[in-house]
Amino acid sequence: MPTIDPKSQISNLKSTYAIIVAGGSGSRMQSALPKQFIALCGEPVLMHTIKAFYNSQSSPQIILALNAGYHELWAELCSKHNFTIPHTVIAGGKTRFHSVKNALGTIDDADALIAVHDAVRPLVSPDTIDETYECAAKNGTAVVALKSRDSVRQVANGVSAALNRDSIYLVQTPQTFQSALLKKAYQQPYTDNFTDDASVVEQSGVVITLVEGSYSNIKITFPDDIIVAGAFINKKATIC
Ligand SMILES: Nc1ccn([C@@H]2O[C@H](COP(=O)(O)OP(=O)(O)OP(=O)(O)O)[C@@H](O)[C@H]2O)c(=O)n1
Ligand SMILES: C[C@](O)(CO)[C@H](O)COP(=O)(O)O
Repeated sequence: MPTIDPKSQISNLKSTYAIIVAGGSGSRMQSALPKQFIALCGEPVLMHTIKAFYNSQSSPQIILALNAGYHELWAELCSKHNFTIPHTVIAGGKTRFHSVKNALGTIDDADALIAVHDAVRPLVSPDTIDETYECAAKNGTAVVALKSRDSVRQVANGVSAALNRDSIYLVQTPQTFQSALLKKAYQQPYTDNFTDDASVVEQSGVVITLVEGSYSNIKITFPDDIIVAGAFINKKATIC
């Protein structure tokens, strides 16, 4: 009896791509090198991220948006760490939006599924990645988001008011879309409100579907995030 390929059926029908955005400077991290290159348990953050996509069942073609000034460093790091996962390196842009737009310009397939993921979310699970491709195949959109664990308050004019935390989701990546609708959305002129792909796609009139995220899929933004990410990798948490 032939074994069924555990690769999701969607990937048999549609090509899958992953745009890994790594064009940022990491100003809030204040490290010597942009945070995507910082060593996390012995390997640059970016390598953990690419490995997660490589290990997913969807096995997407990986496009890495990286500022031109860092292409050589990246090649050196790949050689030093014997990192051979296939990927295409393209130029990042002046904002995250422009980095994604540059990467989209290299994808011709109008019927593919495209995940956009922050290079600095190295702990994304391959299962979550697969779930977004499956969801986007059905709905056109799939954005990973985590329900707030804390109570939430909104402050306006110096006055705070409680919000219903069950209605608050913290947005993560991957954010995965049917390619034609993502490409169309990225033809809009840039505005500062475009903090992620969901905001760009939503502005083009498309409803966003959420996929449950996880606390461990943190974004490395500030120095203490590296400590948290390291603890997740080493599973060092202790309950006294
Ligand atoms: N011009 C840019 C800016 C950001 N990014 C990427 O978008 C992701 C999320 O952005 P953020 O965490 O804000 O990264 P930085 O812009 O590098 O950080 P900071 O805002 O602290 O400068 C990161 O993987 C970052 O490399 C990008 O590809 N191109
Ligand atoms: C895309 C994103 O990671 C979703 O949480 C986030 O919006 C990008 O990070 P930034 O810190 O706002 O640039």
